[in-house]
Amino acid sequence: MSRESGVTAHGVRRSFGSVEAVADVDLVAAPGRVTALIGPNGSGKTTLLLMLAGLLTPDAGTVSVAGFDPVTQTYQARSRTGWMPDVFGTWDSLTAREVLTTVAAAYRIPAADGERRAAELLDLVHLSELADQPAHVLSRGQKQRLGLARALVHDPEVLLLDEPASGLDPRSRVDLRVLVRRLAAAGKTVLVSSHVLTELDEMADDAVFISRGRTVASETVESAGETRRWRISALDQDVLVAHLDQAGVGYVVEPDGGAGVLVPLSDDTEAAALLGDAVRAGVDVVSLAPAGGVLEQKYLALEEERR
Ligand SMILES: Nc1ncnc2c1ncn2[C@@H]1O[C@H](COP(=O)(O)OP(=O)(O)OP(=O)(O)O)[C@@H](O)[C@H]1O
Repeated sequence: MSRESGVTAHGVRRSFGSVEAVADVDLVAAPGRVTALIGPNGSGKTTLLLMLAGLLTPDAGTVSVAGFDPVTQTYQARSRTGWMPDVFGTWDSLTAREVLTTVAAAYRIPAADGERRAAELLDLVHLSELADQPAHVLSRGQKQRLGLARALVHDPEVLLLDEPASGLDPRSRVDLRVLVRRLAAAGKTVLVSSHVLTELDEMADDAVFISRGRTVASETVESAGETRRWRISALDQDVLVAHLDQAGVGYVVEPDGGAGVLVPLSDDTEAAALLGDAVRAGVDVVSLAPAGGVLEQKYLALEEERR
């Protein structure tokens, strides 16, 4: 029997008393791709991920993870899902290694294989030196890394990562990004929520934006970057603005004393042409660069639309 892989959610809702945490979410995360789940604080990301992980039951709608319904086919879905919560709670008395071997045993992995897997994963997340320390002594970032290792113990098809980069130092963030890309390249479905949008730019293939519990946009990161705003600054902003006016280029002078003028451009070629024209017209251009990442711009544009 062939089954649909990846993650899908249709018309999903979940309330807590009078709070409608997830009001209407549609989402598709495909195998071999990294999908970013983006939304402001309280928009329902964690609630949605908990439903996908089978830890919370939806009030309405349908969810499928690796082809199984996490509510009615809990075992099949959970055995194929790696869940990394935003805050990793550990069992105080267990060492980092024991956390992983205990989880391996819970997934019915034979003890010797569990030991081997634990050692591999501790190495992968650079915790080998702390393997035999009680997990509760680990720093926040080290706990996050152990949480990631825990999510990978049973080599799941689907990874649900809730704010995986929070608390990580710059090196660990780079390692996380490389690892996530590697997992996708190996065919896994990765759904990742994060507030660090510049990081998701480099990590994600697709993005789903949610706001107040509803899906407000879904697109590939590539298409989100089709019209990006670039920031151009010059020694004399008045001269720059006069040139843009004369050249018929649309622009926005950055509010709040920002350093430049924002211009929508579709690609590097357009940017090079704009720069060349400005310089030839005698404008002393100081810099021209994309103003923030693709996802950050899309996010801010959606926020502006909602106002
Ligand atoms: N167990 C709960 N009981 C009551 N309300 C809850 C519960 N869990 C979440 N909520 C509420 O549901 C809404 C969505 O919360 P959720 O944690 O899913 O948002 P989020 O997008 O993950 O936020 P953040 O980015 O801050 O982590 C919030 O208003 C929150 O207060």
